[in-house]
Amino acid sequence: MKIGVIGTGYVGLVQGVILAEFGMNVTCMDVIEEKIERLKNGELPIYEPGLREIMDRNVQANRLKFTTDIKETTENSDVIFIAVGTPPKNDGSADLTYVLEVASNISMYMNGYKVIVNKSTVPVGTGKLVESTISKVLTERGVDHSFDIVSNPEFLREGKAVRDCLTPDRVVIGTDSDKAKEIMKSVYDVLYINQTPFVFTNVETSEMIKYASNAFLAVKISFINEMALLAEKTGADIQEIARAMGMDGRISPKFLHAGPGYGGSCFPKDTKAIVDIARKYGEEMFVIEAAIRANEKQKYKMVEKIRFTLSEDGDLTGKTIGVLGLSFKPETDDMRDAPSIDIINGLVAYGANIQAYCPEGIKEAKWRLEHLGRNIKYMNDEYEAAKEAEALVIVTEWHQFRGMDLKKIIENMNDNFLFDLRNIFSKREKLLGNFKYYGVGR
Ligand SMILES: NC(=O)C1=CN([C@@H]2O[C@H](COP(=O)(O)OP(=O)(O)OC[C@H]3O[C@@H](n4cnc5c(N)ncnc54)[C@H](O)[C@@H]3O)[C@@H](O)[C@H]2O)C=CC1
Ligand SMILES: O=C(O)[C@H]1O[C@H](OP(=O)(O)OP(=O)(O)OC[C@H]2O[C@@H](n3ccc(=O)[nH]c3=O)[C@H](O)[C@@H]2O)[C@H](O)[C@@H](O)[C@@H]1O
Repeated sequence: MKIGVIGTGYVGLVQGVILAEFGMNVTCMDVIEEKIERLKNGELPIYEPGLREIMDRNVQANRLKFTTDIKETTENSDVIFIAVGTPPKNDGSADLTYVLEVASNISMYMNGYKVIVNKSTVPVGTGKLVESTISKVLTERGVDHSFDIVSNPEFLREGKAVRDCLTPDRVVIGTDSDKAKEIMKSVYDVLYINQTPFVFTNVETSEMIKYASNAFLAVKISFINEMALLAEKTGADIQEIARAMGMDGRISPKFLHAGPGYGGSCFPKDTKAIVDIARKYGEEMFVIEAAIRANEKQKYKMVEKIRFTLSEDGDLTGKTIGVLGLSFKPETDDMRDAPSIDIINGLVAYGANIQAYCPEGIKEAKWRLEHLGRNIKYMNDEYEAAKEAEALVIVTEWHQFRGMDLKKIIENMNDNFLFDLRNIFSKREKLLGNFKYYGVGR
């Protein structure tokens, strides 16, 4: 089976690499020449543990190649995955420009039956829109190639993308065509015979499953974050609350970690998008809207806590704050909608100087936080970030922070405030007694 993957962002690249690993012949295409050049040279444009080895192996086996040529990719592929971005517009709705552009481009070069698979997260109805876009171009070309549309949303998590794609919890395939359904089974043959759960449904249901899943997880996080705010005021411990709640199989312990709010390229954008989709259909998503508001509040609350702990009037002028972890979660360099951005902006707005360190996020942080000028310095490790600082704030729970030498940290600091926004340290940790320690919700 010959596969084309259009778009080599997170999803496209991981999908292409994993399908090659499953034995497919895969061509990954992108419009960004520099990205494709880097991939051809064996360089990964993203940080994703374990991906590099699988990519190298499949390039060497001649099952995986990279190109900027949409004509060649279309003509040589039986199944074409669309995996381009669907960023939020100003009103929160999903921008379908790239998806529809790809649909047009593909139809310019279709030379026979193709299965067009949408991997991007798209509003309900996009499958139909892609179908009509392709049909229109084919009519203009005066050709009559048949094709089927499939919705196949992606559920991978950044930082764990390889594992998530090799052993997914489920594969969702939305299509009205039996022929396309059989072809999709053979694309995912390795998973299918391994008894991975498959959900076959129609395109609209599949499109909605993706938004419903992300929105539900976002609601779960906002829920526990609000409980954490209350726990903190009442003397309760959110970690014990979450643990006990999670013991109920109907609740599950996953996505019940209180923190500084969710971030990343998907939860913030997809929650806003489904609210917008619902509005267009005359429905209101009160629960999701509340989760979005609670998430904004959570980040604001973190800033307020730090401000008024460090200074009675909340003025941070002259204070140096070390910030550990910039990427929106560990094991990724992705800074899209990272809580660190709002928290750092908030602290600087009240006069603080920031010494930031992140194992992978610094490169992207430098341009996203460029407007802060000399109010932010980027350090080489956690100890430098703590140097002569009044406070240290852990925003993202990279493993290396869990193991850092707290004695060395405190020796470097000018004062001893430690804000652990991910609750990575147990309250029982002996050395924590030397800090003025603040977790979240305990
Ligand atoms: N990042 C993630 O962890 C996940 C993302 N998704 C969804 O998957 C989709 C893609 O997300 P990412 O991979 O993060 O996006 P991304 O923004 O990292 O990458 C998109 C890629 O598409 C390319 N592109 C744009 N227009 C193109 C065109 N006309 N022809 C060829 N290439 C084109 C861009 O150059 C870019 O390399 C989004 O809808 C997202 O919501 C779904 C699950 C996980
Ligand atoms: O559609 C997407 O793009 C993806 O979005 C999320 O994946 P991802 O954004 O990579 O990362 P998550 O691990 O879900 O974390 C998202 C945010 O929630 C936060 N989070 C997560 C879990 C938790 O208990 N508490 C919490 O604050 C994380 O710190 C992070 O900021 C989903 O988990 C994936 O299933 C989905 O495919």
